[in-house]
Amino acid sequence: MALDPPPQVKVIRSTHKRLRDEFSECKDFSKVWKKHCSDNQGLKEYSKAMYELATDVWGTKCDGKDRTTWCKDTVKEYFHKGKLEEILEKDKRRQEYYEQNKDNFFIKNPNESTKTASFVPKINEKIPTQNAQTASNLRKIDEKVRLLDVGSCYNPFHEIEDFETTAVDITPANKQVYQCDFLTVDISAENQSNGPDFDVENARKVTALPKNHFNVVVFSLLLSYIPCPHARFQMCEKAHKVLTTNGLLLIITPDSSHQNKHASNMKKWKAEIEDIGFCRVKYEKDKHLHLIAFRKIPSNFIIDKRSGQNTKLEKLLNIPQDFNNTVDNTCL
Ligand SMILES: C[S@@+](CC[C@H](N)C(=O)[O-])C[C@H]1O[C@@H](n2cnc3c(N)ncnc32)[C@H](O)[C@@H]1O
Repeated sequence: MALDPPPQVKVIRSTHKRLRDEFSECKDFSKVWKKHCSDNQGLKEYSKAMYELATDVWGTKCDGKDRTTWCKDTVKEYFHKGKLEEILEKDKRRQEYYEQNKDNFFIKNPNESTKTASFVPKINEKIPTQNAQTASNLRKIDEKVRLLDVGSCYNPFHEIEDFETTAVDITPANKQVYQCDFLTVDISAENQSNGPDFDVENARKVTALPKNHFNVVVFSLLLSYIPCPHARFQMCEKAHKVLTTNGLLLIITPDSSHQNKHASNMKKWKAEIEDIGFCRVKYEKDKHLHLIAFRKIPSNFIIDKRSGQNTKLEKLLNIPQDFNNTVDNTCL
């Protein structure tokens, strides 16, 4: 017999469902979101429930993979254990292959069909030296990784010393998290080291995040909170802006179904997110979660389009609940 979920899960699920119902009825996401963000009582209840669930009731394992550990291991493997160097070596080989086989390539042209393309140089023919990303552009082993945790709730990364974490949430559950709506926050010009801008009257409120600044952006159980598929996509576009080249976007999204059930939807996510200027470098399906890592690629990266991918991307990231609001086959 299935056990009743803890009361915290009910608070979380009912908030997500209410948001989806309101959006499906009104269709005007900004209106729904504005109303949601002004419901201080509801936001506080959610924040308390999520905090209790993640720290006392389930932990970040949620009966499966520990999502904080997965992020930590993925970041270390990528920046400190050679994964990025390996990827950059591959890029170099690809560049050399391209140089030797130019006749088989063409420059991407929006009016041309890409069905015969093998590798398509996105903007320029060459990867300039600055983007070749030799060792000088890699993180040094003792350098802290600048990580932005969006929808952090309580900052699960605060104890990880290798990270310089900026944790933001619309409703912070504690003082380690800054107040910030990632959907509406400004992106400021690149600043070398300072990090976010804060409200003059409220030092806990972020008013702008710097462009090309963070090495990692984490969306852990964030996108499924947002009821509008296009707004989810816009969040990924914004993550792209604040990330440095070769930085990582880590997306963890709930789905308690068997891996194959929503495989085609995950394929669409990959295509949509890669079209922003990312390349997927890691994917895992856990009992309750999809765990995905995307690398922000150099702007003139050579893209392999051999598989005849969909060129008419819709700029939507759907979740199963967008289509069936009664069956909530997720841990949250
Ligand atoms: C399901 S909780 C996940 C909390 C935490 N990341 C984790 O994995 O345990 C989703 C969090 O995202 C926050 N959130 C939703 N929309 C947001 C936005 N636009 N900007 C910042 N935080 C947001 C919510 O307040 C909530 O704390």
